[in-house]
Amino acid sequence: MSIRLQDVTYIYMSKTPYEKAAIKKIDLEIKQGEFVGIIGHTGSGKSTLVQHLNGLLKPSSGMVHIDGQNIHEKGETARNAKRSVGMVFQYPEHQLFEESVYEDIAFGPRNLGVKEEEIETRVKKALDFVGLDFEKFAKRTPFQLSGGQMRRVAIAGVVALDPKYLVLDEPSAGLDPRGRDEIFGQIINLHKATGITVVLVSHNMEDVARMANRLIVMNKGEILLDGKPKDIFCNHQAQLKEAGVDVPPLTLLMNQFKQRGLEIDSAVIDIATAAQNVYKAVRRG
Ligand SMILES: Nc1ncnc2c1ncn2[C@@H]1O[C@H](COP(=O)(O)OP(=O)(O)OP(=O)(O)O)[C@@H](O)[C@H]1O
Repeated sequence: MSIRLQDVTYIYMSKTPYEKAAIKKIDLEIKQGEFVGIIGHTGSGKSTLVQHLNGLLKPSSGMVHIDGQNIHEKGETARNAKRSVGMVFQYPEHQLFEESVYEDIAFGPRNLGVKEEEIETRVKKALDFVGLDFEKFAKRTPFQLSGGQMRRVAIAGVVALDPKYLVLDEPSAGLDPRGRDEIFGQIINLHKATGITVVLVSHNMEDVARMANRLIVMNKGEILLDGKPKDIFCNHQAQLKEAGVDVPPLTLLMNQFKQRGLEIDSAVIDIATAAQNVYKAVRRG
């Protein structure tokens, strides 16, 4: 079970003087249960890439399969395959429109023909997953919630569709540190509790380090690096720099790995700590 992109190229405004190949010859397989972080400089093709995962964009060339099904074929099977991918866009709260939190989350499943009694169960479960109390929030208007809460309601709307794969494009954009922590905490919980596949686009290396099992670094429409975060951070600093990715201090990343119980070479920590101390000493003059 996987989402598979084969030789996918996407060109915006094709055959015009403004045409732009946003992603080029991408080969990628995202397996069920993975937590994949996608990182890269502005304009490197991250959003374009993820919009291929649920068929929102059709490749200019190449193919996309979800669980073995070519999603650009006609028919119900291809439609169902696309529906198995839930997509949370940047600033998803802009798409809230119903009068109550309940109605907003119920909108998607209702549209899919899910029965009313199951809808209530799904709304409850989805609110629970994003850490909002059903009794307290279901009847409230979404527009008077805090920015972080609105975003959680928007994510709950996608979770209520019961997707197998969850794709989030910059889910923490514009939130304060507390809102960011809340969102990421809930995504981690959701992944742990259900084993749902998560694909998360982020500018922020720290966010990715704290969550992903696999990291994809995009550069100029191509996959520059694809591997375990620890390996990429420790062994590919020059390429990360080349891709314009801001890399936080190694010690901080190491702490993130440690908190997640990942194995780390103690030698690497020693070197990183020593480097950090020298840096601090130089700054102190
Ligand atoms: N609708 C569009 N029309 C024309 N060009 C576009 C369009 N959307 C994106 N592009 C171009 O395609 C390239 C890749 O853009 P994309 O949004 O996928 O990158 P990104 O890595 O997600 O950037 P960001 O981090 O800023 O969201 C960029 O050069 C961008 O200018």
